[in-house]
Amino acid sequence: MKFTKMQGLGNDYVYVNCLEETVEHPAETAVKVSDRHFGIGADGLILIKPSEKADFEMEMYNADGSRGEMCGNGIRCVAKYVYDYGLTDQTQISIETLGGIKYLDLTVEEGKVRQVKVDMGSPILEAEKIPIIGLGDRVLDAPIQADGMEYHITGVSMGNPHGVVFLEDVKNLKIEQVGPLFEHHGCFPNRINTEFVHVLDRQTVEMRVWERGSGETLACGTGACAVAVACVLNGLTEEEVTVKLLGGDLLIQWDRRQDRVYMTGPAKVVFDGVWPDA
Ligand SMILES: N[C@H](CCC[C@H](N)C(=O)O)C(=O)O
Repeated sequence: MKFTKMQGLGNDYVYVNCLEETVEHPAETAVKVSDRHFGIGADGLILIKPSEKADFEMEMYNADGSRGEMCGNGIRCVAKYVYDYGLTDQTQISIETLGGIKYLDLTVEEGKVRQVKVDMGSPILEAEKIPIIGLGDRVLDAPIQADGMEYHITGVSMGNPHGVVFLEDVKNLKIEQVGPLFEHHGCFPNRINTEFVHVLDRQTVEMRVWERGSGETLACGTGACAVAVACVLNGLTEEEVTVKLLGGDLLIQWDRRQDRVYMTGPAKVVFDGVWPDA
């Protein structure tokens, strides 16, 4: 199986061009290729497929083989792949996902995509659609117990589920202990991606993320969008926020009049390869 390893702010996936390749058992393949010792090493697997509704389709799997409805860093890399590898010559493209069709603007320099702006759509705030149970119809700074501690969480879906927790210190957070408690908490029927956020000022936040199905990653695009929405809803920032992640910065804008969230960031190719055990 031919693949391309790509990363968006260090959130790295194995990408397969399924216009040419066939992946029979993607969930199992995701687990195998994601292993950072016995496999290629990645946060998961992303299939690039033809679509009848959009220019392409993105099918995304976490490192544990679970399906993600949407992936922000991943969709930027899909855009880079389809342009740089000659599947399209358009700099405005649409990509079908389980979280709906997304529209992307590609910034090209010297024939390569350098930056991608994604219309991530409207945030979903109704608890039952995230889904979150037992914390009210909308989850806005709601108290939740985890590990005998009380946290406050704001629930946002960007097609995939997110819980945003504001803290004074995220650098010293023991995320490998706390993250799984949220991921597997009874309030989240489909599990959840949890973002731990420290607000620096009204235009800047820093965050770490414990991703559903992949653990701590260096960046999470949908998570950064959920964070910006949660910051605005809690009155903590303006509608345009620089989100500082371990792997770098994303610019997020929530245009509340249109109710659209825009994410702008990079996408990089690491290497091309062949996986023998597909
Ligand atoms: N773990 C996420 C999918 C990947 C999201 C993240 N890598 C991004 O860039 O949005 C989920 O299960 O919903």
